[in-house]
Parts: sequence; C-alpha cells; structure tokens
Amino acid sequence: MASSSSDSSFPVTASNINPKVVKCEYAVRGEIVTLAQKLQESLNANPGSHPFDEILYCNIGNPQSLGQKPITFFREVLALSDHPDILDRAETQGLFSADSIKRAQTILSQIPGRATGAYSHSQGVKGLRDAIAAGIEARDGFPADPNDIFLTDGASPAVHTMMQLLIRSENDGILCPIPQYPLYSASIALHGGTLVPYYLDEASGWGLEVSEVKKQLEDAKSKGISVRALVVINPGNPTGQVLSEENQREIVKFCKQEGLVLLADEVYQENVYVPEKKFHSFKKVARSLGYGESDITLVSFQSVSKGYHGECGKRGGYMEVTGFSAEVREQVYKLASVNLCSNISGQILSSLVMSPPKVGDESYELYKAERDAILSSLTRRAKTLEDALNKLEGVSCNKAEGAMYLFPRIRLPEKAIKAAEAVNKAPDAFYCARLLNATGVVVVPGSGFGQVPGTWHFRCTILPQEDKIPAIVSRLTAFHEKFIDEFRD
Ligand SMILES: Cc1ncc(COP(=O)(O)O)c(C=O)c1O
Repeated sequence: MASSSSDSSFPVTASNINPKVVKCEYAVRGEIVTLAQKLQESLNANPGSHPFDEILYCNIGNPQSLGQKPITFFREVLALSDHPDILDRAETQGLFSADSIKRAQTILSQIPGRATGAYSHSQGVKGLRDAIAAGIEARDGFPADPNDIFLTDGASPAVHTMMQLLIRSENDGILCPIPQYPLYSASIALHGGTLVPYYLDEASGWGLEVSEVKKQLEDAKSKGISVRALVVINPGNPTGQVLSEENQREIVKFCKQEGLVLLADEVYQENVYVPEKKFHSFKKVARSLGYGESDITLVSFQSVSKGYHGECGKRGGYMEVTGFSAEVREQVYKLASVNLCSNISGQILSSLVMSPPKVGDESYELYKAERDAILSSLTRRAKTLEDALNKLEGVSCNKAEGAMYLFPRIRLPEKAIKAAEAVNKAPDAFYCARLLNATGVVVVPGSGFGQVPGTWHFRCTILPQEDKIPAIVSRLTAFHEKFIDEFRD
C-alpha cells in the first residue's frame, strides 16, 4: 500500500522527482473528482447515507460513461476487424450489415498480416491514413496528404508531441486561451515551457480578439520569451464558442505574420448546436486565403473521443501536420516511432469517423438516425441547462454553441469568498465542493481552466442523459438558492 507523500523513508520522494511533474496540474481529474469517488464509495457501502441517491457526473467529457450508445456501424467494423474468423461465417451476413463486412475486409487487407494485434507503421496504417485524408478533403474542399497524418492514441499524445517538439526551455512560450482545457497547461508545464495566456472575452460570448493575442505576444516578447505557437480550441472547451470564419482568417493571418505555429484543436468539430454557426477547419481557412505549406505551419488535432461518437476509451485520434520542413518532419516521425505506433482499434475508429457510411450504403440510414439523435439531444440538453443556469441569482451563462460544456460565471457574496479563504480554497472550488456534498452533482471549478482574476466559474458538461437533466436542474437550483442565502452579504 502507498505511504503518505511525506514519508521520507522512500528513496524517491515528491521533493526529488522531476519538479515539472509536481508542477503539472490537471483539474478535470483533480480534487473534486477525488471527492466524488469517495462519495460514490460511501453511497455504495451505505445507501441513504447522503442527501442524494446517486452522483450525477457533469465533470468530464466522457459520453459513453453516462449511457451514450456507440454508433452501430463503427462497432460492427471494429468487431469484425478484431475477429476476422467470423467474416466468412454464414450467420455473419445476418448479424452485420453488408457495408460493415466490406469495410472490415478492406481495412484488414490494408493491415500488414491482416492482424489488429500487430504493430503498424509509426504514423498509422497507410490505408487508414488514405481514408482520413480523403475525409479531410471532402470536408474542406482542399487536398490532404496521407503522409501528413499521424495517428495517435487520442488527441492528448499528439498535443504532447507538439509541445515536446517546440519547447526547448522556459524561455519558449505557447499562447493559450484562458479559460483553456488543462491538457495544454499540463503539457506545457511537463515540457518545461511557459504558458502565455490570452483571455477570451466572456462579454462577447467568449470571443477571441486578435488584438488581445497580439498584446499578450508583445508582452511575452518584452520579457524575453520566444513565443513558438498559438493554441486555438474550436469549438471551445470549456467555453463552448464556435469561431466565425472571419475571426479564423484573422487568426491565420496573424500566425503567418508572426511566424507562429498554429495548433488547432478541432476535436469538437462535429459538436455544433446553433444553426447560425458552422465549423470551419483552420486548414480550410488557411488554404482559402491562398496560404500554402510555406506560408503557415499548421497542426490540427482530431479525436474519436468527442463528436457524436464519444469513443473516449478507444483512444483514437490524429494530427495533420503541415508546413514543417522535411528535416523537422523527420523529427516528428522519429518521436512517433519512439512510441512504435498507436493502438490499432483507435486507428480504425479514426478512419471510420472521417469516412462514415454514405447515402446508399446499407448502414447509412441507421448511422444517420443514431448520429442525429445524439446531436439533437445534446442541443436540447445544452439549452435546458443554459436556461436553468441563467435563472440562478448572480449567475450568467453564455450559449454552448458547440463542444460539450457550459461555463457559467457565478458572482459569489463576499462572505462566501471569505469562507473559502478561511479553508484555503478558491471560492469556485469551495462552491463546487459544497454543491457536490449537498447534491451529488459534480462540476469542475473554473479555477482549473483559468479565468479573469476575481471572476468565478464552473464547468458543467451537457452529457448526462436527458432523463437526468431535470434532477440536475432541481438539485443545482435548490442548492444555489440556499448557498446564496447562507452567505448573503
Ligand atoms: C479540447 C480538447 N482537446 C483534446 C482533448 C483530448 O482528448 P483525447 O485525448 O481523448 O482525444 C480533449 C478531451 O476532453 C479536449 O477537450
């Protein structure tokens, strides 16, 4: 059993391990989640021991853990690829759709040894990268090169790879949105770089102002920081905004002008809930401006974890790497090869996500019905939660135009802020812990994502199934009223 961290009888202690590891924080799996796990264990052992009968998890973008069903076509292809012996059995025709059988056969023919248990090329199976490149081309209307695709175990390792490549020392900076998804702050800390924050404007629906990015870039430069890259998360996590194409054009021009690598996190590209907004990839925006490989270095990240599929546990994703010299590309390839290859199921799923069934395929109608049902339910859930949050005293919540989260601002009474300080907690962490203890609703404090100093928020996912939403709304509303009354100034 692990001993306490202060136990100095171990040769390895928290004070002599890599300090970058100690510095790194990851709020979405942080203190509040540990508390939720403890409460869950306590509820399991003693049902009735808390004022709620179940924990309602609104803390992490993990759709299938909350009951979302996988897309049938994707799972059929995965099952057949993993167990090719059943491809030739007569009963398989009755159990699986014709196009999933055909797709699995095609995929297996592309994998060396027809075996999902074999290592692949370090960038991923070439045939799968061909399918992904074709999917990108169909999405953007501009060519994509399969050799620019690096398949990864989800988007997270791809982000780490880029940080590892770009950060030489603490003098290297990466511009990141604030609030941001803490993978970025964690990865920059792990690689010993400096996070250069740029603030999203809450008042304009979490708008991204290039003037603010420029101001922060200049400020960092004046401190001797060499800024290497700009991270943009679109649609945003935790903020849920979808950038306009005009805004994206400005960002692309800015990166070209300043010689910044554009790290475009586009894992929520399928998650757009408002008809007036549309997802545009940064690659498409750059190419539409006439910018080629020599004009801008652009890395875009995609994942099987998000979208309507939500296959987080399958760990699939890719980065499309454009605008690096052949020499640097070699280094990226070397980094990929140190990990041998990403897992093959994740690779297959990445190709399926970028090339789902088409009109006329046997699976198409079912695929479309499943996808549309998930996306329209997410749209309804986002709206219901947003409306409920906006009704709470002192709370304002921007629209979730996309992604999977709401990020309401909570104006806390001075007395609540003092009470939080007294127990050494950030006020929003204090609020979230009180909410969890009183109601079983798990949300993540805004301080884990960064926020304008003196403002407080929390992140709430829109992922619990629709039958759970009324309970979340009523528990949250009752708690909030009581909390504000208790600490009213
Ligand atoms: C903005 C963003 N990028 C990247 C990731 C990483 O996802 P994964 O590693 O599961 O692909 C997430 C996960 O929540 C995310 O929200």
